[in-house]
This record gives sequence, C-alpha cells and structure tokens, in this order.
Amino acid sequence: MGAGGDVSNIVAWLSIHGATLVWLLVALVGVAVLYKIATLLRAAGEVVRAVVWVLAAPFVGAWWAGKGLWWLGRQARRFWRTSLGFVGAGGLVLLVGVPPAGVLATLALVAGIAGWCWWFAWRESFTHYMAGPLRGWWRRWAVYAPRWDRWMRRLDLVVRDVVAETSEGVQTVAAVAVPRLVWVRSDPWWDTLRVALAVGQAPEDVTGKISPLRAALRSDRVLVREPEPGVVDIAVQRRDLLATTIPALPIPDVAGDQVDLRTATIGLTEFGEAFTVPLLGGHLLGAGETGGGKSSLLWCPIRAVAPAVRDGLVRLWGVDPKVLEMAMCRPIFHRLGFGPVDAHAILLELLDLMQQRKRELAGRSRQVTISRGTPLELLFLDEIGALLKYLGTRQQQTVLAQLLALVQTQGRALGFGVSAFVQDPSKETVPVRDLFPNRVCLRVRTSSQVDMVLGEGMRDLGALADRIPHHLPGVGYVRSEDQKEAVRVRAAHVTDDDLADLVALICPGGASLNSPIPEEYLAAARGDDGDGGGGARRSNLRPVA
Ligand SMILES: Nc1ncnc2c1ncn2[C@@H]1O[C@H](COP(=O)(O)OP(=O)(O)OP(=O)(O)O)[C@@H](O)[C@H]1O
Repeated sequence: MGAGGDVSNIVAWLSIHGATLVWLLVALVGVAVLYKIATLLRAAGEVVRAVVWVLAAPFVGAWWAGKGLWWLGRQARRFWRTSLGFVGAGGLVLLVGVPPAGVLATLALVAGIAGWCWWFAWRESFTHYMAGPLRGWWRRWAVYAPRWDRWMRRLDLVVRDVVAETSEGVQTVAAVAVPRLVWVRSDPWWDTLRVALAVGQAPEDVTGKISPLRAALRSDRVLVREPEPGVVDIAVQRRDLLATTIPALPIPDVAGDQVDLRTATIGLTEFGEAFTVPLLGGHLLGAGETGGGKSSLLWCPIRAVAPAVRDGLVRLWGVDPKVLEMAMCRPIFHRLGFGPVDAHAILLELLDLMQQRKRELAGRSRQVTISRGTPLELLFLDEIGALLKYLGTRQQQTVLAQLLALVQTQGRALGFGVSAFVQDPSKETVPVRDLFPNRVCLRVRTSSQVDMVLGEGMRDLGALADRIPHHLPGVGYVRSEDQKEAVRVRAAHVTDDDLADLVALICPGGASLNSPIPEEYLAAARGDDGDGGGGARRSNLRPVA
C-alpha cells in the first residue's frame, strides 16, 4: 500500500471521530474562556471590595471612635476621683507649664513632711483619710482590676445570657455579665473589695466560692459579707493581726459598779477590734483540744470583771475536775468544787438562789439589777465533758445536765451566767450545747467539730478552727447571738504572775472570798438526804430522773 492508502485511512478515521474531536476542542476552549472570565471577575471583586472599604472606613472608624469615647466617658464617671486627679494635674500643667525639677522636688518634700506630721500627730485620721484610700486605690489598680474579669470567669462567678442550647449541651451565649468591682479599701492587714453583683447572682454564689477565692487571692482568710442587697464585701486577709501572743489585758482600774458586765473585753478580733464576751445575760461555751488555750477563756473574763468581784457585785463559782487550774486562785471563788458531787451541790445551791431571786422579783421586774444584794453569779465549768460524760455514774451525769440546763434556761434574766469549757464538743459529751448562745471554737481536731460548736455550715464559711496551727494557742473563731458569720479572735494570754496579780487585787492581804460548799447541798448531791442524789427534797428543784 502506498501514500494514497494512508491518506484515505486518515480521512476515514476523521469521518468517524471528527465530530468528537471538534467537541473536545470546543470544551477546552470553553474551560479556558470560563477561567479567564473567573480571573477577571475575582480581580474586579477585589477592586469592589477595596472600594467599599475605602468608602466605609470613615464610618467604621467613627463608630469605633464613638464607642471608645463612650467607654472612656463611663470609666471617667465611674472612677471620678482618678479622672478629677488627671484633669486637675493636666489643667495645672496647661496653666503654668511643666514646673522645673527643683520646684517639683520642693513640692514633694513639703508634701512628704506634711504627711509625716499628719501621721505622727493624728495617726487614726491619717490612716482613715489618706493611707487607707491611697493604699486601696493602688491595690485596686495594681492587683485586683487587671485580674478581676479573669478571676470571675475562672471561678464561674459570671452570669451568661444563654440564647440557645443544643441537645448536646452546646450553648450560644449572647453576653457575659461580670460582677463589678466598686472599690477597694486597704489597711496593712486587710483588703476589702466592694463588689456589685450581676443581675442573676446571689451573695451565696460568692460565699460558696470562699475556698477557691482563698486560693486565687493567695490568702489564708477570705470573708464575705452582705452590707446591702445586691452588694457583697470580700475581705481578704493580707497579714495576720493575731500571729503574736497578746499579753494579759490590764485589769480595769475602776470601781466595781463601773465595770461593764455585758461586754467583757478579753482579747482582739482579726480586725483589731476588742474581742468581747457578755457575762451578764449570756452563757459561753469554749471548745478546743488540749493545748488550745481554753484557760485564757476562763481567766480573761474574770480579769475583766475583777473590780466587780472585789466589790461584791460579781460572785465566782467554779468546778474544776482537773483540780490544778482554778485551785491557783481559790480565794477569789465564792465556791469551788472539783468532782461531780461538788458540781451537783453547787448547781443545787445556785438553783436555790435562783428560786429565791425569782420570788423576790416576781411581779416587780423582769430583769434583776446587779447589786451587792443581788450579785451576778458566774459559774465556770472546766472540762464540762468530764462532768457530763466521763466522771460519776450515768444517773449523776444525767442529773447534772438537767440542773445545768435549768440554770441556763432560767438564769439569764436573773443574773446567772455559765461559762463552760470542753475538748469534745459533741452532743453526746455536752447535751446542753445548744443552750450556750455564745461559742468560741479554739483549735479542734476535726472539721465536723467546728460546725458542732459554731453552727451548721460555719466551716464552709471560713471558720477553719481545725486548721489553727499548734503555735497559736488562744486563737479561735467566735460566733455570738447576733452574728451571722464567725469572726477569728485571739484571747489574751494570762500567765501565773497575772493570776497572782488578780488574786492580790480581789483579795488583798491574803483575804479570801471562798467558803466551803454547804454540807446540806453536798448531802443532797450524794443522796444522803434520801432523795437519791437529785435534790428532790426541795420539790421545786426536782430534776427529771
Ligand atoms: N491566749 C493565749 N496566748 C498564748 N498562749 C496561750 C494562750 N492561752 C494559753 N496559752 C498557752 O498555751 C498552752 C496551753 O494552754 P491551756 O492550758 O490554756 O490549754 P487548754 O486548752 O486548757 O488545754 P487542756 O485542755 O489540756 O487543759 C499553755 O502553755 C498556755 O500558756
């Protein structure tokens, strides 16, 4: 076959596939054209977008500038003191120009000297008006404000406006409201943060976070109070005011009738205020493990009212199963006993006195007036647990608890007060625990004991009495009738020398106020009088056996 045959073959192939080839070519050209058009359109889109941006930029800029100004205005109004300071300083610089360095240095020196004089002469007002606000201002801006939002989010103390939630729990959040830090006050020991809660929050949300707050704020103690609805104060301890021993407070140098029996000062609170206990009209329970410092809760109140004891306006009654403690000061006690029988006899005598006072007051007054004729009768029971659980028979313990409950429930208005101290504050050991309106919890062994003494939930609110270190005897938490939260306190330390001074003041020249427990009461307590030890012969004293 020659060249003519090849050509005819090609022509034949083309006649069969030519159309396909043509369509392929057309498709290729179409794709190329479309690609070209797309490229052109994209370029045009970028140009359009650029044009839109150029046109919109001033409006967008104005929007953000307006927003920024609005925010600045709000901040300036909110922190008006800082704003005024800046405006004042700026105005002054505009008026007189930047003063030379020498003038500035002189001004700083004069201000420093004036501040020092103020501090030296009127320390309290300086602290109140100058040091406190300045320190608070600085701590707000340097410490709290920069971290505030982050802390609140991490502690989950924010309110989220959830607009939608999927079945898998994925939330769409429209806004997050953070509680507002209103101001910070500061002294060398505490920072107080006033916080306005966000709508939807309750003070309990904050008190429920005390533990993580302590960790976040790196503080041993954080307290939350509610000064007004929707506002909480978070007090953050920076330094412990109670870290050093408080020496025994001086015995008041006043006449007996000048002694305030309602508020005996016995130490300091964590805020540097007087730690007081009411002796007239209040019973006190002090709980703490061995070495906790219960002796200071015994002796400090007695020292506080010593002139009244000396002048016969207060009489001391004591029961000390350990024998050593109160025996140190035997002469100042009107009656002093050591075991369950003594305790029983003393309670019977007190109840007799109470009945007598009741009869005298009946129909004339609802409250006794303390005088030499009707002195305040203060009963101190050391180791009440020993009396009510460990010593004597079960029946003796039951009767003691009942007699004590009678004195506690009926004695307040009649001028009878009971102070008791215990290592184990459980109900089994102290069945009359709830009849003590004032309680101090010194160092205890377990966290549950804190709530036993101070009330349900007090440990969660920061009363960490089970974590008081051993080197802080006399430190504890107190909750009185009118307080919601427990306050940390330290009682003053009464040494043997202080006790000798106490005895010398109340019983000068070796005198003694002490007389033995009357035999008739001892006999009744022992059951020698035929009533089985319950004092039943005096029918009005019959305890429920
Ligand atoms: N307020 C205080 N400040 C400093 N030290 C104190 C204070 N109270 C007591 N102490 C000291 O702590 C130690 C234990 O105190 P205290 O005897 O009062 O403990 P306690 O609770 O009565 O113990 P126990 O139940 O074993 O008698 C003593 O050495 C005492 O001097």
